Amino acid sequence: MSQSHAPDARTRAAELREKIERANHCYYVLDEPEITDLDYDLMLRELEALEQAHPELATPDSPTRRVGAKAKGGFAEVRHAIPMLSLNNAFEQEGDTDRERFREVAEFERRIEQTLDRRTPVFSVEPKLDGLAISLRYEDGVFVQGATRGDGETGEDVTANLRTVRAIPLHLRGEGWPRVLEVRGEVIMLRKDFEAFNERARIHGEKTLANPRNGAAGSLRQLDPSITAKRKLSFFAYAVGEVRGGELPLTHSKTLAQLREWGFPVSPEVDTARGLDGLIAYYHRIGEKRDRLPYDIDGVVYKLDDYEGQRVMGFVSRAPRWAIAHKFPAQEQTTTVEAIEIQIGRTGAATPVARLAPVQVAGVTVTNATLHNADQVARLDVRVGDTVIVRRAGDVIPEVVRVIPEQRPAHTHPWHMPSHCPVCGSALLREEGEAAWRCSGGLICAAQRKEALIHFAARRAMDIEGIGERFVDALVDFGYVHTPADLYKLTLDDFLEMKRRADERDGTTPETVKQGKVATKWAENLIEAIEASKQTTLPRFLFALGIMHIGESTAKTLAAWLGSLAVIRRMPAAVLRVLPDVGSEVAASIAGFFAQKGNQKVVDALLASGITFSDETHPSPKLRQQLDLAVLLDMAGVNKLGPKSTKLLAERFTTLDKLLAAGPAHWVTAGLPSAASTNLEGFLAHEKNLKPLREADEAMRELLAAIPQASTAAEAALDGQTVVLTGTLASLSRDEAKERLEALGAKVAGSVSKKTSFVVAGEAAGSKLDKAQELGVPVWDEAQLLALLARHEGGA
Ligand SMILES: NC(=O)c1ccc[n+]([C@@H]2O[C@H](COP(=O)([O-])OP(=O)(O)OC[C@H]3O[C@@H](n4cnc5c(N)ncnc54)[C@H](O)[C@@H]3O)[C@@H](O)[C@H]2O)c1
Ligand SMILES: [Zn+2]
Repeated sequence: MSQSHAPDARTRAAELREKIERANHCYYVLDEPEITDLDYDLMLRELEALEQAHPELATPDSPTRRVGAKAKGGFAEVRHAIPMLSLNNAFEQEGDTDRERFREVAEFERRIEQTLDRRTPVFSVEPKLDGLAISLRYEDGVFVQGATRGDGETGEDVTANLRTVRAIPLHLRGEGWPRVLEVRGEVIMLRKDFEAFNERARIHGEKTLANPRNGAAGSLRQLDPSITAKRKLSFFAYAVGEVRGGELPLTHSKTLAQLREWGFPVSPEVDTARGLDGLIAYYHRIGEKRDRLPYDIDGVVYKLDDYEGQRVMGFVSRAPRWAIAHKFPAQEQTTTVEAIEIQIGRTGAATPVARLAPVQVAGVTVTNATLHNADQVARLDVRVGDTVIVRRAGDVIPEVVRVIPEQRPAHTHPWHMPSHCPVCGSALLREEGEAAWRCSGGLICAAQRKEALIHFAARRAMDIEGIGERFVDALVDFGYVHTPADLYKLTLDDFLEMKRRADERDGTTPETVKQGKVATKWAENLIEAIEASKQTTLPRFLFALGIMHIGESTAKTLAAWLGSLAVIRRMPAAVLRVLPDVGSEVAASIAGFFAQKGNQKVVDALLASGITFSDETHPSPKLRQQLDLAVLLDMAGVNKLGPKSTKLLAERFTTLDKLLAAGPAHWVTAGLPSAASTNLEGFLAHEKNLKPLREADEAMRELLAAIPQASTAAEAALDGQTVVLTGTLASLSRDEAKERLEALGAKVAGSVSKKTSFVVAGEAAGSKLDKAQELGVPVWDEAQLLALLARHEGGA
């Protein structure tokens, strides 16, 4: 290399050192890496190459010569009796054959063969666990001190924290241990514990861990051991440090076996291998298994097995010559976000997904990564155009770990959850306190088709026996069914054809077909079950529609108050909201559902296929009251009025007209709490406030007029009649009988008089029955009552 390049090289080396120092600090001290390991390793390699080419540039404190970083603050220092070193790395090179691609490993193995003059030496081969190196000191078999690696010479005393890690023995088992024994190994966080931690953090809107290594390092270096105890950490031993007052076996592999006996966990993947071929075979074997291991590994480690050989090989500045880490393709990579899209799951959950410039992560091309939920996108502040770190480990979906802020281009915008489902166009809704947004288009959303069908056919919904998961898969995949309404169009031939295709796809040919017979009984049964489901009840049907937030009990409430599907379909959210147990969210969901054209079509198609409800009635007479002023005032949104005051006003004035005609505002508001009356007076003083109120009132009247009012005719039938109920009725409760009689205009009284029109006497009727007979009032039995109700209610 010519001298003239030196100034350039000097600048570059200084620049690299600064960047590496910064990365070291973030990684080792803060446990918050800002760049990927790969980018870090590349910088370190470049610096090494520069220092080799220009030895005058090498400084004694260069990061190429040091291990880790000195930790700062918080913990007492521990000096390691025997330094804790790093490992040299072997990366995969370009090439066609294993020997070309693993040149660096080959060189490592050949150097040992030559130095020791030994063919195909034996190695201990181990997974390279991605966690935090620690040293555990045992005196007379008792755990006395634990320390991090730190800069290799001095680490942090994390004894209290390590005591909370279950995998670390506090007393050695068995016998024969040296008086002083230092065991070294890796504290790790299992992938499942890492995922669980992050899942929880995302739900609670807290900071997530970037990766399990971070999780392990960050958790272990908590100043409060009770926090460490809550994070689930694990541990594997892979080496020994100081040994006094005792002996260990002569090879590393035997030492690990001994450690196992004394109670230390050693990875079950640890093995021995002979020569370069043995190393490469191990690399492939573990690489193959990598995704299935319960923890992250970033490579494998080859260690010359016999200690005598290790002694001969010796050390370079920061790593032994008798060991090397053979790295796997990185699990984290940087790439750019090309778009952020929404994916709708089977149950309608909307997950933001980053579309990425394709990138190789741990041996797989990744083009999408999950962003989990809207809160996570906001917390990470991921934007289209950003450079991000993506992580793919195990069979977990790749995820965006963080943004690299320095690389953000100009003119980016924070991302927001779209208001509508990209699949079906329905509104995306979010339940209070929930992280997930959901598509509200259950019936018409292609993404939710299968789930919607399974729900529709469920026992507590339309109760169509025989429509299970596999069936629904075939029905939807082969295009026989798009919405539940299509179920009612299926013919016997459709079913047989579909079954044939499903069997073909699964590679199963049923016995019957082999014998040349076609079984049809199952299809006939299905068609029968579908046919039978047409006779249903209104609550079942409402529940079956899969409207978001509508469980069985809300479905019953709707049916009880509004009586018929025709009425339910027309009700605006403002009206639904006043029904008991129907909050504004549920009301918005119902009204939104029926306002959706696609849903309307499906519901119409279902009705056209002949679905009927055995229990449709008229709106409850109490609905009127409920609707009146309360709704109007509520809709107008008068601040701080509160339900009590609203009710008071509703009772006092009964209609908006009467309220507005009542006189000066302070008369209207007399008796209300002061905040409410001030607000209401202010509100009533402006005509612009009253206009929407009048419009709403009018709309409400129109709505009520449009409701099929069979009850108006029926009401007349019992209008002015007074009925008394006595005894126990077998088929309906006293309350229900009362409600239904009142719906027809009757007055239900508590005692019998001459004015009583008739008495209904059930089982064990007492004094009222006597009184009626005494006064000559007609007495009806239950059957007569039911007939009366049926006649008038049925007259819709
Ligand atoms: N992303 C960043 O900003 C950043 C910054 C600094 C370091 N790093 C990363 O940290 C690593 C360098 O750190 P390092 O000095 O710890 O080197 P290293 O991780 O490459 O190798 C040494 C370490 O491997 C671990 N190890 C796991 N299994 C082992 C086994 N079976 N036997 C022996 N050791 C085993 C030990 O903790 C040991 O200290 C690099 O991978 C680098 O990419 C990243
Ligand atoms: Zn949708």
